[in-house]
Amino acid sequence: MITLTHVGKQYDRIHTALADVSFGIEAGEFVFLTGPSGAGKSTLLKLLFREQVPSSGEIQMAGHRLASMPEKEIPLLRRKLGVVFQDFKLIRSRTIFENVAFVLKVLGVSAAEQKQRTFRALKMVGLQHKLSSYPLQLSGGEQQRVAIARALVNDPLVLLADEPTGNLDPDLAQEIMALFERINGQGTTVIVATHDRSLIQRMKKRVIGLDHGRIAFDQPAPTSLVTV
Ligand SMILES: Nc1ncnc2c1ncn2[C@@H]1O[C@H](COP(=O)(O)OP(=O)(O)OP(=O)(O)O)[C@@H](O)[C@H]1O
Repeated sequence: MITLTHVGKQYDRIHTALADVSFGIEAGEFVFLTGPSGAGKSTLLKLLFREQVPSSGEIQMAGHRLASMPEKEIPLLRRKLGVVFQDFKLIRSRTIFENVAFVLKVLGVSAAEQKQRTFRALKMVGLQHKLSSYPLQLSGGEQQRVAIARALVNDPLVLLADEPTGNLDPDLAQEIMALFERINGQGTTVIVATHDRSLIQRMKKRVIGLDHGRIAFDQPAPTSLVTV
């Protein structure tokens, strides 16, 4: 589903964000990206949804070659992805319903289907009763859940999330992770960037560690021991 081959990202002459990063992610995997602040986690996610272009190497994502992909192909790529940003990126002047439905509107989905799918996505994150509220009337945790609903409304092949639990209390963080596991169980590939070691330990998934823009480790999901 996703292959990175000797990927490097240099923002300018001084800042090397990623260097010689190679790994693959199979369809249906659940992977954590971790590492200290500045390790390159956000940059890696930005490369995966083509907000940034690698300075070297190649990335294959859901049938697209991202390094050499023409700009006009970006919408086709993004249709297959759901992205949860660190800072939510909700539109303040639009209701929660409009924020989530917007993705479908852009894709030309009928009004009736927009309504049905938006309601379903908001129900998944427990916010169906906030349809008519505006983002600033919601708590940080609730805004985060709206951002997740927006990422899921299009049934993406791949869900990319940058610190999706950063603003949430531990119980809510656990709930969001349970939600991601459910989505993953339905076949969506999930990639989550996080600092949160205790969350990673609890989840028992594959973990890719970055340090100074390089892969420090790639630890497979622990397999459960079967005793006979
Ligand atoms: N737009 C940019 N221009 C120049 N340098 C940048 C830019 N974005 C990131 N960097 C640099 O690239 C490196 C990696 O940053 P990145 O945001 O990917 O790290 P991160 O692991 O996500 O950090 P954090 O956990 O703090 O969000 C850092 O040294 C950062 O200063």
